[in-house]
Amino acid sequence: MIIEINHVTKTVKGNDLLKDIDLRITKPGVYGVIGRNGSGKSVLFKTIAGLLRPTTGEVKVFGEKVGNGRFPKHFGALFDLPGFVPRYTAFNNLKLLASIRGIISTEDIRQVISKVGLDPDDRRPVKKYSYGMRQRLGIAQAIMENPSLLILDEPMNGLDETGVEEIRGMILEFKKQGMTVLIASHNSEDIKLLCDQVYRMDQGKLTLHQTETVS
Ligand SMILES: Nc1ncnc2c1ncn2[C@@H]1O[C@H](COP(=O)(O)OP(=O)(O)OP(=O)(O)O)[C@@H](O)[C@H]1O
Repeated sequence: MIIEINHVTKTVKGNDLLKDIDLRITKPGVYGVIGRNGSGKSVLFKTIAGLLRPTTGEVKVFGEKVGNGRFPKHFGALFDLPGFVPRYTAFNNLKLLASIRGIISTEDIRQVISKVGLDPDDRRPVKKYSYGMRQRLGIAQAIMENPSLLILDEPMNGLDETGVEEIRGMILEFKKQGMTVLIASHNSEDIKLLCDQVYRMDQGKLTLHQTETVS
């Protein structure tokens, strides 16, 4: 079992952000979540990532309960615009983050920076980067440890056409490698092209949107 969500609710100050969510993802593939602004997609993703604790219910990733300070294993994520140390280079930012787990080499970091179309030898601090460049670096951060589960919350935000094409290509590549990708997107083209299965979030309720066979 990759993701198991049992009766999860999240209530903050009387607002029901997640309403009795049940979800089982058993096969690798790309899973999309669509829904209007404020419908709860990010809250759901952050709950799966162990960043928000459910009010009731439980979330398991790869069979282990997350939340309460426990984060999923073999996992990478991109949320909003990631916070980097503004005065550090892209390389030094990733090196700092990679030092937490200590499982990848400096060469791996260089490679992942190139993979997202940035230059590992760029001496400029990240504060000089454009929005799209930071988004690319955010994707590099999410994938650098070769996770089995990748959560991408609006990964195409701020990217130019080439960037969107490149990231789409990468997601399809991850899928081929057997990775599971959860993606929230307002772009119906991304959803159509990338996803094996699509869910809809509507005012905190999650339903299956359309079913296709996971290839
Ligand atoms: N940490 C939090 N504490 C309290 N309320 C929150 C928190 N995070 C989000 N919310 C609220 O939860 C609701 C759902 O927000 P969420 O960010 O999950 O929407 P979304 O579906 O991701 O929207 P968008 O498409 O705009 O990204 C919103 O009303 C938001 O204000």
